[in-house]
Amino acid sequence: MKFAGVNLEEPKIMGVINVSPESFYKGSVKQSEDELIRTALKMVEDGASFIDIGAKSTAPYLETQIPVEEEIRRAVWAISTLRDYVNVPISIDTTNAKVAEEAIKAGADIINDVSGLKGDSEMVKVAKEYGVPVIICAHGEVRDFMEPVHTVISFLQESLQIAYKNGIEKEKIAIDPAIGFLRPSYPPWYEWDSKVIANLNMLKMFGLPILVGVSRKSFIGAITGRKDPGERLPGSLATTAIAVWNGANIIRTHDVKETFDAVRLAWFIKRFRA
Ligand SMILES: Nc1nc2c(c(=O)[nH]1)N=C(COP(=O)(O)OP(=O)(O)O)CN2
Ligand SMILES: Nc1ccc(C(=O)O)cc1
Repeated sequence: MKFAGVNLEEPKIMGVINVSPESFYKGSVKQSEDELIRTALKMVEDGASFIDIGAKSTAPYLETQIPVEEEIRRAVWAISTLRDYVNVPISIDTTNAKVAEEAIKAGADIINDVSGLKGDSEMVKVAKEYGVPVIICAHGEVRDFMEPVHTVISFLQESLQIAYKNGIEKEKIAIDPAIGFLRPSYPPWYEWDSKVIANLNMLKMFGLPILVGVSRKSFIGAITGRKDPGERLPGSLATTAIAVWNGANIIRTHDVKETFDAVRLAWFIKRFRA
């Protein structure tokens, strides 16, 4: 299996850089050209096979609204700055089709849409027009007592229908269970996320690459009691190992070097499973 030209026979790593000062983990935010380039080069050196650029936070518990012009300005700045330095595919983390289009024109290779092509009806058209691969996250309205894994599967099915109807090929799609995004009041989101990670293997039914982003997220804070995302690296690494064990093909992380070892270990040990 491949995604954006990257071989996924072994799990690969996507390094996250945010150019959005409001992002929930301040250690992920880079705002000078020098810092941006150095961070991306180090991520690639440490084993990242993709770089994801976020120009607007999508944390469901933060006030994150900014004008679309500002998101475009940030995204285009980051991607045009990095494009000449980085030789791995760059994704743009956005739910807005105009942002995606301008980012692609600036050199982005992949659309990473946490709204699973449902937030902006033009998004699938931009993906088709520019022929770029898309990361589709499970997205939809969650009601109390919904079953997490089946809900994720049905949200993904809806998004895949949008993609296929608009002529996006299967080879150009990766799916993502949207850890941290889906929040009914019952079960609490940290239990929801735990159920999804524990049963991630069920997403294999789609036959598509599975991308998982757990890095420093709030479910880790809820379970460990670590309020500061800066203290959630050990929890992220433990969860990463479980995600790989359960079939994740791409791990999206703020901490490439440490995650690289966690992925290697989980993958090495998994090969001996009886
Ligand atoms: N495909 C995918 N994209 C994502 C995911 C994720 O799990 N999967 N998580 C995010 C949260 O991390 P980030 O550091 O970007 O936080 P922010 O939204 O506060 O910038 C943002 N984008
Ligand atoms: N965009 C997101 C940022 C953070 C979280 C989380 O901490 O759970 C979820 C989504």
